Amino acid sequence: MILRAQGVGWDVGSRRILDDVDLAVAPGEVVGLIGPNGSGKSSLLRLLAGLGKPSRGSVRLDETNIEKLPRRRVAQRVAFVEQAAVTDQNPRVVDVLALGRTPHRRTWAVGSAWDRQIVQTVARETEIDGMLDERYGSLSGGERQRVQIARAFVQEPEVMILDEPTNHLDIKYQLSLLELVSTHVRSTDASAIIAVHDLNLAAMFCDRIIVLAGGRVVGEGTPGDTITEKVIGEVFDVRARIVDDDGVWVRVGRADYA
Ligand SMILES: Nc1ncnc2c1ncn2[C@@H]1O[C@H](COP(=O)(O)OP(=O)(O)OP(=O)(O)O)[C@@H](O)[C@H]1O
Repeated sequence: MILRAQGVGWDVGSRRILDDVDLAVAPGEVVGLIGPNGSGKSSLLRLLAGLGKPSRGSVRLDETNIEKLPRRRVAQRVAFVEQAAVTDQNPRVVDVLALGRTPHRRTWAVGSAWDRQIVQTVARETEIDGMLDERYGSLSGGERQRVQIARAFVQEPEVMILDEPTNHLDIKYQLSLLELVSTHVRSTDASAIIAVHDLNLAAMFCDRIIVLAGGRVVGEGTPGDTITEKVIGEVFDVRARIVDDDGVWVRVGRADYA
């Protein structure tokens, strides 16, 4: 296992946001994190990325507590794509991608030939090579998400942590973005942990699902084991029908609220 949460709890004041969370991701694995609004997915992903300290338990990169590692060392191994990153700068797309190399560079060093090459390679892989000179602010939401994913690939991480990367994307962009991530993860033997709201997408692209509710892990396993009518009823308070058509498909009708 590369990245592991052990008994992680996180409080804000007297409020318990996360409680006793155990999870781990292995090389080549895509793990989906599902759960209702406010269940703690983003909070957990931030702690896994080392961007905050758990109140209890620890996050470990290999066997080392992530709190003990310099930020730069963590960033060499873990890439984090937050929900719709906003910036008041308006960089060119190529400069956003180049940011992915920052953790690998010595302070003030200019980009190496490898840095420039990987930007070009990833731009082709993610099909954004035609927009490298455009301004980030001029792109559509879907194109920006693709650029952020490309920036994470450029980082050459062992673990990618993605917080609802398909938010606001149309169905074609959702599918192509998750296809891109899962293909990249498998081909580089990295791993990904992805918060996803769409249960069908989670079932299609994730090897393993972790279900979060009220800040606790309430289910873990294959999509078939975790995305069940029972779990959807209990966790999301919605009556759904699972159609097993070469995989898990969730059908929810308007009249089907529990
Ligand atoms: N910095 C913070 N200070 C206070 N409360 C916080 C903070 N961060 C998160 N919370 C609270 O923790 C709970 C979990 O939030 P979080 O964003 O982790 O949930 P989520 O599962 O990602 O939700 P969503 O699906 O809506 O994005 C929420 O009630 C939120 O208000």
